Order: sequence, then structure tokens, then C-alpha cells
Amino acid sequence: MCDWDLINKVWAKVEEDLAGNGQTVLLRLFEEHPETKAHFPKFKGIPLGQLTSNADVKTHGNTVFKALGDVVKQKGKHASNLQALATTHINKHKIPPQNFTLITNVILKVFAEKFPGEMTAPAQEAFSKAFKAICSELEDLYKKGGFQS
Ligand code: HEM
Repeated sequence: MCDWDLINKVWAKVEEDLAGNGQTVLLRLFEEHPETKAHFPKFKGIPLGQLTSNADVKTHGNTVFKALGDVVKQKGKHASNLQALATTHINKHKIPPQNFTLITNVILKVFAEKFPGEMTAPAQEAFSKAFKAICSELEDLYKKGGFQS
């Protein structure tokens, strides 16, 4: 069982600057795992240094975090949210599933740095468990969706 109430408590803090926090995560993902940037038609041709001031990164950060917020607010009943994400990321964006593990690990790290007051040890544990469950459910959906890398 995941402690979704604890996760939602931290998420309320994240929402104080949803776009900015999403932007930080995307930039950190591109910095730590440069191969992930190549999956984004809008960003792949732009050097990382120029992306820090790119408004589209912030807009996409907001899009990603809005969708992730919709997942955490379901408190576990997120099957239809994950199905929608899997469908587009398999068929339209063609993102290999292990990228979800990369981004969720980056999110954990960024939250621990940015929100030390909220990201207590139990909160970190709750996020870690929830993200593992979400990534494993996405992987199952990828298998069912016949993902071809
Ligand atoms: C927390 C995990 C993630 C969430 C919640 C998320 C959410 C979204 C949403 C809501 C969209 C727009 C609607 C759609 O097409 O479904 C989107 C688009 C996209 N996502 Fe994700 N995503 C996640 C992880 C990733 C990862 C790890 C990658 C690649 C490394 C990725 C690559 C893309 C691309 C290329 C697009 C299209 C961007 C464009 O409009 O130019 N996503 N994502």
C-alpha cells in the first residue's frame, strides 16, 4: 500500500509552482540522461544550455506535472490515467518504458532537494513506492500495447 495522503500533502507544495517544478525536472532529466532529450522533437536540436531559458520546456513541464498530479490525486485508482499516458507514449511519442523510471528517479531527487521540509523519510518512501508501482503498471501496459523499440 502507498501512502497517497502523504504524497498529496507534498504535491500541494509542488503545485505552488507546478510549471517551474516541472521545468526543473525536465532540465535535470536532460542533464543527467542526455539521451532522453533526443525523444523530444522540440528540444533535440537545442543545446542543453539554451534550454534553461526555453519557454516550451516550462510549458511542457507544466503539462507533465499536471498529468502526474491527476495520477496522484486518484490515490491509486489511476488505471485510466496510466492507460492514456501509455497509449500516447507508445504510439505517438515512441518512448521506451525505462524512461519512466529515469524521470521518476529524477523527480524524487529534485523534490528532496527543493522541499526538504515536506520530503521527510516517510514521504520519500511513499513516493518511491508509488513511482515503482506506476512504472511497473506502465511496463505491463507497454507489453499489452506491443511496444516495439
Ligand atoms: C512522469 C512521467 C510522464 C508524464 C506524466 C508525461 C505526460 C505527458 C503528457 C500529458 C503529454 C502530452 C499529452 C500526450 O501526448 O499524452 C506528454 C507528451 C510527451 N511526452 Fe511525456 N510524460 C512523462 C514521461 C515522459 C518521458 C520519460 C519522456 C521521454 C523521455 C516523454 C516524452 C514525451 C514526448 C516526446 C511528448 C510530446 C511532446 C511535444 O508535444 O512535443 N514523456 N507527456
